[in-house]
Amino acid sequence: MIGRLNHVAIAVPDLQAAADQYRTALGANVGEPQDEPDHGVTVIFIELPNTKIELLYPLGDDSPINGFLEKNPAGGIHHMCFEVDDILAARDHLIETGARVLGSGEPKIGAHGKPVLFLHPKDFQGTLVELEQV
Ligand SMILES: C[C@@H](C(=O)O)C(=O)SCCNC(=O)CCNC(=O)[C@H](O)C(C)(C)COP(=O)(O)OP(=O)(O)OC[C@H]1O[C@@H](n2cnc3c(N)ncnc32)[C@H](O)[C@@H]1OP(=O)(O)O
Ligand SMILES: [Co+2]
Repeated sequence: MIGRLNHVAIAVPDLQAAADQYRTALGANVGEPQDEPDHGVTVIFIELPNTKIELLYPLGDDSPINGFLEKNPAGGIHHMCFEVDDILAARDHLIETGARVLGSGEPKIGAHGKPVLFLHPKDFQGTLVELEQV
């Protein structure tokens, strides 16, 4: 069911410092900051030949990444995003397997303008999983 790895997201305490390090130390193709108010984050995408890195920084007081950054003040890998062809079919299948879909259960529009959903990290070996319909 899952296809390509769309992105690996890293929550960071200093967005500009992280972007600068990927640009200068790693020589990566780093995008511009993008506010995502519906998701409570500001993101910067880094384009790699085979996937993307999504740098995440909290936006607003009730950002879903606040707790993660409190526990991991230096930052850390926050989620992986897998592509799916049909997000509603994927969601319904996952619910049947016992996985918990986060939030309302209805897809939101993600940073690429496509529907996304998140699955509880405790149901996936301690890893928060995002699904994006492509
Ligand atoms: C823009 C968009 C896009 O790409 O298009 C995005 O990515 S938006 C990216 C930001 N949006 C999201 O993450 C939306 C989905 N996320 C959420 O709903 C939340 O962040 C939760 C995953 C439910 C966690 O919320 P919160 O930290 O408040 O809950 P909590 O402290 O009760 O955490 C419950 C347990 O899960 C663990 N936990 C929390 N976040 C985790 C993570 N990212 N990876 C692995 N484990 C994690 C905690 O340590 C805790 O474990 P212990 O109990 O063992 O201590
Ligand atoms: Co993401």
